[in-house]
Amino acid sequence: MADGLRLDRVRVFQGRRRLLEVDATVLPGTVVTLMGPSGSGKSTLLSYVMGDLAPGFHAEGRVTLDGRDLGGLAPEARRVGILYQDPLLFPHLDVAANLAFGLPPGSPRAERRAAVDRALADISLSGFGPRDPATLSGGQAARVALMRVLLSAPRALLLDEPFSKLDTGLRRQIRDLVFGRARAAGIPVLLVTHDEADAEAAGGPVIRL
Ligand SMILES: Nc1ncnc2c1ncn2[C@@H]1O[C@H](COP(=O)(O)OP(=O)(O)OP(=O)(O)O)[C@@H](O)[C@H]1O
Repeated sequence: MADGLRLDRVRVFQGRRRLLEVDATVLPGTVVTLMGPSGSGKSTLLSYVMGDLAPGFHAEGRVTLDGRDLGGLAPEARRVGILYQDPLLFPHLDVAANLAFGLPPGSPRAERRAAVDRALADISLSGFGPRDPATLSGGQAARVALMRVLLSAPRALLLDEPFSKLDTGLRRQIRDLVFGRARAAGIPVLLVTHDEADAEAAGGPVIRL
């Protein structure tokens, strides 16, 4: 049942202090944007959806993905992908291996290679496979990080201000790429941003905290 990502009265706490409460339905292939003041708990909410809350925080409320309660699932079983402001590529792996890391385990070698080559071509980085991630520009690294998460075939995607360090042209390009892919694949996307242009480009409902 593909009914998307649903946050049902989710409340996030730091110690005893409640940071936020959110109700949201993110339909497959659409983007819901979450905006709010700095420190209001948006990133912490995304950690809760990932199943990865830091010590000192807790949350209440139900999160379901395609009708399935994520509460009892380990983070890696949730099939939720996340992109952060910083691309966080593995420094000890080359670009191709970073991309291949996202692929489902056990797929044949030739298939993995082809998927990586296709992904590099899609982000105009053909030939960059053997490169050390440290030699990439910020925008190139952002594109690799985005493709890595898409190759992992997530059932939902969380975006934590992933465009905010990019210049305007690249920002638009990467934004269009991620929203376009999510729409085509029917992936629900929850976007955290401070940028009104991001919210507008997302084209979906905006929740203001
Ligand atoms: N590692 C941490 N240790 C202690 N407190 C933290 C930590 N990370 C965040 N906080 C606190 O938790 C609260 C929520 O932070 P969070 O990052 O979720 O907010 P946010 O809405 O995403 O903010 P921003 O828009 O600035 O990214 C804030 O009060 C913040 O100071």
